[in-house]
Amino acid sequence: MNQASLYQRANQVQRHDAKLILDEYSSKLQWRSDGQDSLLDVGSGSGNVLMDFVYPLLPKSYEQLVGTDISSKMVGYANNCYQRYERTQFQVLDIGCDRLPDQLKGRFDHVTSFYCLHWVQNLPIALNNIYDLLRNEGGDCLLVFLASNPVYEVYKVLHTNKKWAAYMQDVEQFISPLHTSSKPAEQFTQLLEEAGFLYRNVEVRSEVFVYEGVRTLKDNVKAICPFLERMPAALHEEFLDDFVNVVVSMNLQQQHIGDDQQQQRFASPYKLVVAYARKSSTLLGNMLSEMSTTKSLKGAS
Ligand SMILES: C[S@@+](CC[C@H](N)C(=O)[O-])C[C@H]1O[C@@H](n2cnc3c(N)ncnc32)[C@H](O)[C@@H]1O
Ligand SMILES: CC(C)=CCC/C(C)=C/CC/C(C)=C/C(=O)O
Repeated sequence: MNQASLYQRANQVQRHDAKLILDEYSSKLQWRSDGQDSLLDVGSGSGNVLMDFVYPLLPKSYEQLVGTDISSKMVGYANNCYQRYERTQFQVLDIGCDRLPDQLKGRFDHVTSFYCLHWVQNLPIALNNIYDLLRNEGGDCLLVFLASNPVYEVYKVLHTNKKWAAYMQDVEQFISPLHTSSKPAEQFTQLLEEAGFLYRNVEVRSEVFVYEGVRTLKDNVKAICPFLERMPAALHEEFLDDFVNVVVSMNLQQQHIGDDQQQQRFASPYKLVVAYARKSSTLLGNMLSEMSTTKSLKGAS
Protein backbone atom coordinates (compact mmCIF):
# COMPACT_ATOMS: atom_id res chain seq x y z
CA MET A 1 0.00 0.00 0.00
CA ASN A 2 1.92 2.96 -1.23
CA GLN A 3 -0.44 5.05 -3.31
CA ALA A 4 -1.59 7.70 -0.90
CA SER A 5 -3.82 9.74 -3.21
CA LEU A 6 -5.53 6.60 -4.54
CA TYR A 7 -6.16 5.41 -0.98
CA GLN A 8 -7.42 8.87 0.08
CA ARG A 9 -10.05 8.71 -2.71
CA ALA A 10 -11.26 5.18 -1.94
CA ASN A 11 -11.29 4.67 1.82
CA GLN A 12 -14.96 5.20 2.67
CA VAL A 13 -15.29 2.06 4.80
CA GLN A 14 -12.10 2.84 6.74
CA ARG A 15 -13.29 6.42 7.40
CA HIS A 16 -16.80 5.28 8.32
CA ASP A 17 -15.52 2.78 10.90
CA ALA A 18 -12.92 5.11 12.43
CA LYS A 19 -15.50 7.89 12.91
CA LEU A 20 -18.08 5.56 14.42
CA ILE A 21 -15.63 4.03 16.88
CA LEU A 22 -14.02 7.31 17.90
CA ASP A 23 -17.48 8.79 18.62
CA GLU A 24 -17.96 5.93 21.03
CA TYR A 25 -14.48 5.61 22.53
CA SER A 26 -13.21 9.20 22.76
CA SER A 27 -14.69 9.59 26.24
CA LYS A 28 -13.04 6.33 27.38
CA LEU A 29 -9.53 7.56 26.50
CA GLN A 30 -7.74 8.72 29.68
CA TRP A 31 -7.12 12.38 28.80
CA ARG A 32 -4.54 14.16 30.97
CA SER A 33 -5.80 16.72 33.46
CA ASP A 34 -3.17 19.26 32.27
CA GLY A 35 -4.24 18.96 28.60
CA GLN A 36 -0.70 18.14 27.48
CA ASP A 37 -1.47 14.81 25.87
CA SER A 38 0.86 13.22 23.35
CA LEU A 39 -0.55 10.73 20.87
CA LEU A 40 1.04 8.41 18.32
CA ASP A 41 -0.98 6.80 15.54
CA VAL A 42 0.22 3.51 13.99
CA GLY A 43 -0.26 3.00 10.24
CA SER A 44 -1.66 6.49 9.51
CA GLY A 45 -1.49 6.02 5.73
CA SER A 46 -2.37 9.23 3.92
CA GLY A 47 -3.17 10.81 7.30
CA ASN A 48 -6.77 11.86 6.74
CA VAL A 49 -8.38 9.56 9.31
CA LEU A 50 -5.93 10.79 11.95
CA MET A 51 -6.34 14.48 11.09
CA ASP A 52 -10.11 14.46 10.41
CA PHE A 53 -11.24 12.35 13.35
CA VAL A 54 -8.50 12.02 16.02
CA TYR A 55 -6.90 15.48 15.87
CA PRO A 56 -10.18 17.31 16.74
CA LEU A 57 -10.41 15.25 19.96
CA LEU A 58 -7.04 16.44 21.27
CA PRO A 59 -6.93 19.28 23.78
CA LYS A 60 -5.68 22.57 22.24
CA SER A 61 -2.55 22.39 24.40
CA TYR A 62 -1.58 18.88 23.28
CA GLU A 63 2.15 18.18 23.48
CA GLN A 64 2.69 16.25 20.26
CA LEU A 65 0.89 14.29 17.59
CA VAL A 66 2.91 11.75 15.65
CA GLY A 67 1.53 9.84 12.68
CA THR A 68 3.59 6.81 11.66
CA ASP A 69 3.59 4.39 8.76
CA ILE A 70 5.86 1.71 7.31
CA SER A 71 5.56 3.35 3.88
CA SER A 72 7.82 6.35 3.30
CA LYS A 73 5.56 7.40 0.42
CA MET A 74 2.54 7.58 2.74
CA VAL A 75 4.60 9.51 5.31
CA GLY A 76 5.83 11.98 2.67
CA TYR A 77 2.29 12.56 1.41
CA ALA A 78 0.90 13.10 4.92
CA ASN A 79 3.73 15.47 5.91
CA ASN A 80 3.01 17.49 2.79
CA CYS A 81 -0.74 17.69 3.44
CA TYR A 82 -0.53 18.52 7.13
CA GLN A 83 2.65 20.57 7.47
CA ARG A 84 0.76 23.63 8.73
CA TYR A 85 -0.31 21.83 11.92
CA GLU A 86 1.83 22.72 14.94
CA ARG A 87 3.51 20.00 17.02
CA THR A 88 2.40 17.44 14.44
CA GLN A 89 4.61 15.27 12.28
CA PHE A 90 4.57 12.04 10.34
CA GLN A 91 7.46 9.60 10.41
CA VAL A 92 8.35 6.14 9.16
CA LEU A 93 7.87 3.35 11.68
CA ASP A 94 7.36 -0.38 11.19
CA ILE A 95 5.30 -1.37 14.21
CA GLY A 96 6.60 -4.92 13.76
CA CYS A 97 10.23 -3.81 14.12
CA ASP A 98 12.69 -5.52 16.47
CA ARG A 99 13.84 -2.28 18.09
CA LEU A 100 11.81 0.89 18.53
CA PRO A 101 13.63 4.20 17.98
CA ASP A 102 14.76 5.45 21.42
CA GLN A 103 13.15 8.87 20.94
CA LEU A 104 9.69 7.27 20.70
CA LYS A 105 9.95 4.88 23.66
CA GLY A 106 7.79 5.73 26.67
CA ARG A 107 6.79 9.13 25.25
CA PHE A 108 3.06 8.80 24.59
CA ASP A 109 -0.14 9.01 26.60
CA HIS A 110 -2.17 7.41 23.81
CA VAL A 111 -1.57 5.12 20.85
CA THR A 112 -4.28 4.77 18.21
CA SER A 113 -4.37 2.60 15.12
CA PHE A 114 -7.05 2.20 12.46
CA TYR A 115 -7.12 -0.49 9.77
CA CYS A 116 -3.42 -1.29 10.13
CA LEU A 117 -2.82 -4.26 12.44
CA HIS A 118 -4.37 -6.79 10.00
CA TRP A 119 -1.32 -6.03 7.81
CA VAL A 120 1.08 -7.07 10.57
CA GLN A 121 1.75 -10.80 10.84
CA ASN A 122 3.63 -10.68 14.13
CA LEU A 123 1.01 -9.26 16.48
CA PRO A 124 2.95 -10.10 19.69
CA ILE A 125 5.88 -7.90 18.57
CA ALA A 126 3.52 -5.11 17.45
CA LEU A 127 1.72 -5.14 20.81
CA ASN A 128 5.01 -5.15 22.75
CA ASN A 129 6.04 -2.10 20.73
CA ILE A 130 2.72 -0.33 21.35
CA TYR A 131 3.13 -1.05 25.07
CA ASP A 132 6.67 0.39 24.99
CA LEU A 133 5.55 3.55 23.14
CA LEU A 134 3.28 4.40 26.07
CA ARG A 135 4.61 6.28 29.11
CA ASN A 136 5.98 4.11 31.90
CA GLU A 137 3.49 5.62 34.35
CA GLY A 138 0.57 4.58 32.15
CA GLY A 139 -1.26 5.33 28.96
CA ASP A 140 -3.88 3.75 26.77
CA CYS A 141 -4.44 2.51 23.26
CA LEU A 142 -7.36 2.16 20.86
CA LEU A 143 -6.72 -0.42 18.15
CA VAL A 144 -9.17 -1.04 15.33
CA PHE A 145 -8.46 -3.59 12.62
CA LEU A 146 -9.93 -6.41 10.52
CA ALA A 147 -10.21 -9.87 11.99
CA SER A 148 -11.75 -11.18 8.77
CA ASN A 149 -12.87 -9.90 5.38
CA PRO A 150 -14.03 -11.65 2.16
CA VAL A 151 -11.17 -9.94 0.34
CA TYR A 152 -8.85 -12.57 1.84
CA GLU A 153 -10.93 -15.44 0.42
CA VAL A 154 -10.83 -13.76 -3.00
CA TYR A 155 -7.02 -13.48 -2.75
CA LYS A 156 -6.78 -17.20 -1.92
CA VAL A 157 -8.81 -18.13 -5.02
CA LEU A 158 -6.88 -15.79 -7.35
CA HIS A 159 -3.60 -17.15 -6.02
CA THR A 160 -4.55 -20.59 -7.42
CA ASN A 161 -5.12 -19.09 -10.90
CA LYS A 162 -1.95 -19.57 -12.94
CA LYS A 163 -2.38 -16.11 -14.52
CA TRP A 164 -1.84 -14.50 -11.08
CA ALA A 165 0.08 -17.08 -9.06
CA ALA A 166 3.51 -15.57 -9.78
CA TYR A 167 2.42 -12.24 -8.28
CA MET A 168 0.75 -13.79 -5.24
CA GLN A 169 3.17 -16.42 -3.96
CA ASP A 170 3.34 -14.82 -0.50
CA VAL A 171 -0.44 -14.29 -0.30
CA GLU A 172 -0.50 -15.49 3.35
CA GLN A 173 1.58 -12.46 4.35
CA PHE A 174 -1.37 -10.23 3.38
CA ILE A 175 -4.10 -12.07 5.23
CA SER A 176 -5.12 -10.87 8.69
CA PRO A 177 -3.52 -13.10 11.35
CA LEU A 178 -6.99 -13.42 12.93
CA HIS A 179 -8.88 -14.19 9.68
CA THR A 180 -9.35 -17.88 10.47
CA SER A 181 -9.49 -17.54 14.24
CA SER A 182 -12.66 -19.02 15.73
CA LYS A 183 -12.26 -16.79 18.82
CA PRO A 184 -10.59 -13.56 17.67
CA ALA A 185 -11.69 -11.53 20.72
CA GLU A 186 -10.29 -14.09 23.16
CA GLN A 187 -7.10 -14.51 21.13
CA PHE A 188 -6.43 -10.77 20.95
CA THR A 189 -7.27 -10.26 24.63
CA GLN A 190 -4.67 -12.89 25.48
CA LEU A 191 -2.07 -11.17 23.28
CA LEU A 192 -2.77 -7.84 25.05
CA GLU A 193 -2.37 -9.55 28.40
CA GLU A 194 0.92 -11.15 27.34
CA ALA A 195 2.18 -7.74 26.18
CA GLY A 196 1.58 -6.46 29.73
CA PHE A 197 -1.65 -4.43 29.43
CA LEU A 198 -3.42 -4.55 32.78
CA TYR A 199 -6.85 -3.39 31.53
CA ARG A 200 -8.25 -4.87 28.31
CA ASN A 201 -11.56 -4.55 26.53
CA VAL A 202 -11.84 -6.31 23.19
CA GLU A 203 -14.95 -6.62 21.06
CA VAL A 204 -15.33 -8.10 17.61
CA ARG A 205 -18.08 -6.46 15.58
CA SER A 206 -19.79 -8.14 12.65
CA GLU A 207 -20.39 -5.51 9.98
CA VAL A 208 -21.49 -5.39 6.35
CA PHE A 209 -20.37 -2.72 3.89
CA VAL A 210 -22.12 -2.46 0.54
CA TYR A 211 -20.14 -1.29 -2.49
CA GLU A 212 -22.40 0.41 -5.04
CA GLY A 213 -21.38 -0.67 -8.52
CA VAL A 214 -18.46 -2.51 -10.08
CA ARG A 215 -16.33 0.65 -10.43
CA THR A 216 -16.61 1.49 -6.72
CA LEU A 217 -15.62 -2.04 -5.74
CA LYS A 218 -12.67 -2.04 -8.15
CA ASP A 219 -11.43 1.38 -6.94
CA ASN A 220 -11.55 0.21 -3.32
CA VAL A 221 -9.64 -2.95 -4.19
CA LYS A 222 -7.08 -0.96 -6.20
CA ALA A 223 -6.44 1.30 -3.20
CA ILE A 224 -5.38 -1.55 -0.93
CA CYS A 225 -4.42 -4.57 -3.05
CA PRO A 226 -0.67 -5.27 -2.59
CA PHE A 227 -0.40 -7.47 -5.69
CA LEU A 228 -1.28 -4.88 -8.34
CA GLU A 229 1.95 -2.92 -7.90
CA ARG A 230 3.87 -6.10 -8.75
CA MET A 231 2.29 -6.58 -12.18
CA PRO A 232 2.37 -4.48 -15.35
CA ALA A 233 -0.32 -1.77 -15.36
CA ALA A 234 -1.70 -3.32 -18.57
CA LEU A 235 -2.86 -6.35 -16.50
CA HIS A 236 -4.61 -4.37 -13.74
CA GLU A 237 -8.08 -4.27 -15.29
CA GLU A 238 -7.99 -7.99 -16.09
CA PHE A 239 -6.97 -8.79 -12.51
CA LEU A 240 -9.80 -6.60 -11.20
CA ASP A 241 -12.30 -8.29 -13.57
CA ASP A 242 -11.20 -11.68 -12.22
CA PHE A 243 -11.51 -10.31 -8.68
CA VAL A 244 -15.13 -9.26 -9.36
CA ASN A 245 -15.91 -12.66 -10.96
CA VAL A 246 -14.72 -14.41 -7.78
CA VAL A 247 -16.86 -12.07 -5.66
CA VAL A 248 -19.87 -12.97 -7.85
CA SER A 249 -19.09 -16.69 -7.47
CA MET A 250 -19.10 -16.19 -3.69
CA ASN A 251 -22.71 -14.93 -3.94
CA LEU A 252 -21.81 -11.50 -2.62
CA GLN A 253 -23.46 -9.72 -5.55
CA GLN A 254 -26.89 -8.13 -5.13
CA GLN A 255 -29.06 -6.78 -7.95
CA HIS A 256 -30.55 -3.38 -7.30
CA ILE A 257 -32.99 -1.47 -9.51
CA GLY A 258 -31.88 2.16 -9.31
CA ASP A 259 -33.67 5.29 -10.67
CA ASP A 260 -33.15 4.47 -14.31
CA GLN A 261 -30.82 1.52 -14.54
CA GLN A 262 -29.91 -1.76 -12.98
CA GLN A 263 -27.00 -1.32 -10.62
CA GLN A 264 -24.84 -4.07 -9.18
CA ARG A 265 -24.07 -4.00 -5.49
CA PHE A 266 -21.50 -6.04 -3.62
CA ALA A 267 -21.87 -6.94 0.03
CA SER A 268 -18.77 -7.32 2.14
CA PRO A 269 -19.47 -8.96 5.52
CA TYR A 270 -16.47 -8.48 7.78
CA LYS A 271 -15.37 -8.70 11.40
CA LEU A 272 -13.75 -5.72 13.03
CA VAL A 273 -11.65 -5.93 16.18
CA VAL A 274 -12.10 -2.92 18.47
CA ALA A 275 -9.64 -3.10 21.35
CA TYR A 276 -9.14 -0.58 24.11
CA ALA A 277 -6.35 -1.27 26.61
CA ARG A 278 -4.50 0.52 29.38
CA LYS A 279 -0.92 -0.02 30.41
CA SER A 280 -1.86 0.18 34.07
CA SER A 281 -5.15 -0.18 35.90
CA THR A 282 -6.75 3.24 36.56
CA LEU A 283 -5.89 3.28 40.27
CA LEU A 284 -2.28 2.24 39.77
CA GLY A 285 -1.93 4.57 36.79
CA ASN A 286 -3.21 7.56 38.76
CA MET A 287 -0.90 6.78 41.66
CA LEU A 288 2.11 6.40 39.37
CA SER A 289 1.40 9.57 37.41
CA GLU A 290 0.83 11.53 40.64
CA MET A 291 4.14 10.20 41.96
CA SER A 292 5.94 11.21 38.77
CA THR A 293 4.37 14.73 38.84
CA THR A 294 5.41 15.19 42.47
CA LYS A 295 8.88 13.96 41.62
CA SER A 296 9.29 16.35 38.69
CA LEU A 297 7.95 19.29 40.78
CA LYS A 298 10.44 18.44 43.50
CA GLY A 299 13.19 18.17 40.92
CA ALA A 300 12.33 21.62 39.54
CA SER A 301 12.41 23.42 42.92
C1 LIG B 1 -5.52 0.68 5.21
S1 LIG B 1 -4.26 1.76 5.62
C2 LIG B 1 -4.98 2.62 6.99
C3 LIG B 1 -4.61 4.06 7.00
C4 LIG B 1 -5.32 4.90 8.05
N1 LIG B 1 -5.02 4.47 9.39
C5 LIG B 1 -6.80 4.89 7.82
O1 LIG B 1 -7.54 4.47 8.71
O2 LIG B 1 -7.23 5.33 6.75
C6 LIG B 1 -3.08 0.75 6.40
C7 LIG B 1 -1.73 1.41 6.57
O3 LIG B 1 -0.93 0.60 7.41
C8 LIG B 1 0.39 0.69 6.96
N2 LIG B 1 1.16 -0.46 7.49
C9 LIG B 1 1.16 -1.73 7.05
N3 LIG B 1 2.02 -2.47 7.77
C10 LIG B 1 2.56 -1.64 8.70
C11 LIG B 1 3.54 -1.80 9.73
N4 LIG B 1 4.13 -2.98 9.94
N5 LIG B 1 3.86 -0.72 10.48
C12 LIG B 1 3.27 0.48 10.25
N6 LIG B 1 2.37 0.70 9.29
C13 LIG B 1 2.01 -0.35 8.51
C14 LIG B 1 0.27 0.72 5.44
O4 LIG B 1 1.41 1.23 4.81
C15 LIG B 1 -0.97 1.59 5.27
O5 LIG B 1 -0.63 2.93 5.08
C1 LIG C 1 -17.03 -7.96 -1.61
C2 LIG C 1 -15.59 -7.80 -1.34
C3 LIG C 1 -14.73 -8.98 -1.42
C4 LIG C 1 -15.12 -6.63 -1.03
C5 LIG C 1 -13.72 -6.32 -0.75
C6 LIG C 1 -13.70 -5.00 -0.13
C7 LIG C 1 -12.31 -4.49 0.18
C8 LIG C 1 -11.67 -3.63 -0.81
C9 LIG C 1 -11.75 -4.78 1.36
C10 LIG C 1 -10.44 -4.27 1.79
C11 LIG C 1 -10.11 -4.74 3.16
C12 LIG C 1 -8.80 -4.14 3.63
C13 LIG C 1 -7.65 -5.06 3.67
C14 LIG C 1 -8.78 -2.85 3.95
C15 LIG C 1 -7.64 -2.03 4.42
O1 LIG C 1 -6.61 -2.53 4.88
O2 LIG C 1 -7.77 -0.80 4.40
